Amino acid sequence: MGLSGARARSWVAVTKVAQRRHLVDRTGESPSPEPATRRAALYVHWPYCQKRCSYCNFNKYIARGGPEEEALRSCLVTEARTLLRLSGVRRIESVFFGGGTPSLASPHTVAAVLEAVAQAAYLPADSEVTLEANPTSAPGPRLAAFGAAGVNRLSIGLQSLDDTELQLLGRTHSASDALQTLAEARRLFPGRVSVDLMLGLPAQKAGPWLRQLQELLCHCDDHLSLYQLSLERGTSLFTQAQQGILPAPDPELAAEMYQEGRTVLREAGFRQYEVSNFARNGALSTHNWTYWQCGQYLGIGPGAHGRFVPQGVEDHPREARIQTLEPDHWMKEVKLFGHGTRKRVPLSKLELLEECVALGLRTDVGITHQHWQQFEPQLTLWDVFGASTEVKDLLEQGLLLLDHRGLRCSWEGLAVLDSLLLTLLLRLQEVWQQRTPVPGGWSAVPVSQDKARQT
Ligand SMILES: C[S@@+](CC[C@H](N)C(=O)[O-])C[C@H]1O[C@@H](n2cnc3c(N)ncnc32)[C@H](O)[C@@H]1O
Ligand code: SF4
Repeated sequence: MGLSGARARSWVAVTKVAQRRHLVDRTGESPSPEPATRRAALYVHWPYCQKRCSYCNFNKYIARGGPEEEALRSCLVTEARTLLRLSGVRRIESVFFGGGTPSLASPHTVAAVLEAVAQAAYLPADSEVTLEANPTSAPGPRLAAFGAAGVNRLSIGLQSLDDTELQLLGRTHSASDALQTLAEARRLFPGRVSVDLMLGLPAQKAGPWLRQLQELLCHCDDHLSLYQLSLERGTSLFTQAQQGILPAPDPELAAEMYQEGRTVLREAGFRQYEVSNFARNGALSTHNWTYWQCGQYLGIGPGAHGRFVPQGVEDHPREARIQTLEPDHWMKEVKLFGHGTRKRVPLSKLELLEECVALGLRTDVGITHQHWQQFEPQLTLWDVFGASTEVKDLLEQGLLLLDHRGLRCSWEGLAVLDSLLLTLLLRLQEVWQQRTPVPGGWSAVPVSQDKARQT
């Protein structure tokens, strides 16, 4: 099928942008390894969806008549430049377009953001660039256009292979659309496709769900995320469960399904490298790995979060940055100030260590001694956790491991991480308070001051 004039032009433009990005990468300069504060991952939030799913409370909007994409694109580009400047980050290791439904965005938008990044920082040609994609009935051309724009990994929100469940979830696609999208994605992005499958839906039974998982394994080879439904206040599913229209999900059944699911995946050769994430053939998501290893990341777009050390301030702590939620307000702020940061929160040392524990233990590697030392050079993992009776109990039960490699969950422990974290975080706080009598607290920098200083 021929492309119309406008579409043909846009296709060529997108491809050129992607080529320019690679040219930037091929300047021949072999980038010197940057210090950790000058490296980061980049998250880009696309805030729009076609329709609200019944379970979702993410920061997403339905734009009547479609979003103002040109303005949004220009704001994303501006904010990327500003945050790269404010952070002093010189190397972007990975980019993740999440949402909302970023597969509804134009590939131009993706290409424009990547080009802005590649102009302001070093973006290696092989860096992971992921796009979250919702299944559609004719996925091929759009997915190919995203590939031409610089995307090299897809995360597909498949959710279920049962049409009745998909309707309950308020999805706009069928199981057959999902499989078709998956097939196209694998053809276009071999070895770099992930699928999201939900579990623990109202009235869902373990047997049929496991059969869905088995069927999915015939169609996906690399990466899979299992998400247990969390019933979120304010969603239609929450209201229906509250009013008794739908049975509330049974947490014990969901835990059983998760346990059986991870066993099936293990037998199929998948490594459970994180609580919800499974990869074969080394196809881990390097972007998400950065989050779990407490690496730096910049977040652009409405409601995006970031974590980085601002540049130019001696011994400044890492900050949590939160961008303004609502797209129109965010755009106004970006136009005025160059960024739409609503809140900057300096992280105390204790808060940073708490994140390091809570996120690091989500992975199968856990927290290595070397990793811990980067954040806390004085107290070792043994000092903090080795002497605690409560932690020793968890070690003896075989839920946790503390050895020459570091601290991590066992296979059994990973499934009950939340219950272990309470003990570990209390222990960390106890040791910290003994060491520093004034506990660190969150202190937000007022936004007006933030904007005025353009930081
Ligand atoms: C926010 S969505 C964005 C991706 C894309 N818009 C989609 O729906 O496929 C990312 C993933 O989070 C998961 N998710 C969203 N809300 C959830 C909830 N309440 N409980 C469990 N998983 C959820 C879904 O599996 C979804 O694929
Ligand atoms: S699950 Fe995805 S498509 Fe559905 S409302 Fe949330 S972000 Fe949008």
